[in-house]
Amino acid sequence: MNRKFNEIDSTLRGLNHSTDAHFKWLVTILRFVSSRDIELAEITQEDAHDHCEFGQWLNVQLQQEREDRHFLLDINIKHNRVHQACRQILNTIENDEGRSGAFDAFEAALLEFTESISLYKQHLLQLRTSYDALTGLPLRRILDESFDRLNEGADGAGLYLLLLDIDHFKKVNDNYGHLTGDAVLRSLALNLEDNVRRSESVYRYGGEEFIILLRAESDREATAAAERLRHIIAAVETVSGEHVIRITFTSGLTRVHRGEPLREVLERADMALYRGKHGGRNCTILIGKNLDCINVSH
Ligand SMILES: Nc1nc2c(ncn2[C@@H]2O[C@H](COP(=O)(O)OP(=O)(O)OP(=O)(O)O)[C@@H](O)[C@H]2O)c(=O)[nH]1
Repeated sequence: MNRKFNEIDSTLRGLNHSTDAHFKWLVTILRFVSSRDIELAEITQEDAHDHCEFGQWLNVQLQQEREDRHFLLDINIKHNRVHQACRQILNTIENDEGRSGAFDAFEAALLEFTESISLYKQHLLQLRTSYDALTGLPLRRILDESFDRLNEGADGAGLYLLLLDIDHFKKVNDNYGHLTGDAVLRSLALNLEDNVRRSESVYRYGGEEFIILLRAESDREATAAAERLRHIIAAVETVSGEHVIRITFTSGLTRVHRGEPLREVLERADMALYRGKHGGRNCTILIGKNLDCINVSH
């Protein structure tokens, strides 16, 4: 499965688990209040927020370099406040002072804390919808959003777009069933991701259409990469019951020119793909900016 997709799922699981742990922490406070003889770091210490299970999970997340760090930093502040407000209540109990202000502050801190968690969850769930549930690959929306950034500055040098479409995929569904078709799509996605560089990305563009943004210095290098992928996929066997299924794909490959809109690049790649399908399939067609097509398969 795609690394980013797995990361979103694992963060959501971790967030749910640690939020549950924070509800248990509230019960621990009551236990602590009813028998003060126990010493609990997650309640009494200055840095109590680092000792509770939620805080430990949060600290691990904050050590990673991640795009959603601002959500985590906000949660961290709110989480810290909950622990401070809790200590404040305990102090007022200990010193037998008026408590209503401390309880109000605790309630407000808890509400702000849960609000910050909800905002982060909302963000993660929204992000998750930009990934394909079947293959885990980023969907078209992510390509739309990231393409301009990828195609500018030093990063924009040597970018190629490969649009590939499985050959006669309808027959796979018709002959072996939709579930087997799904397994073939999953296996294709996995093999494509396993065989591109870390700086390259695979997207599920539509039903049986995928896009890869390749890094290459020349047409020659890009076609070699595209051909390598075509041969790797043609050799993959997906087993379904007593059947062994192999697929091929046809692809349109084109250089992305600096500052060029995605729509234009896609139109060109689609034109090349169309040529490949009509020329017999299982091939790679390279198309230039002047729309000249060359079949580069070997
Ligand atoms: N199992 C499965 N099938 C899908 C999915 N998305 C699209 N398809 C199928 O992909 C097939 C695409 O068929 P066509 O557009 O006729 O293309 P093709 O059979 O691959 O033929 P060519 O592209 O011309 O080589 C259809 O049968 C769709 O139902 C999916 O998520 N799962």
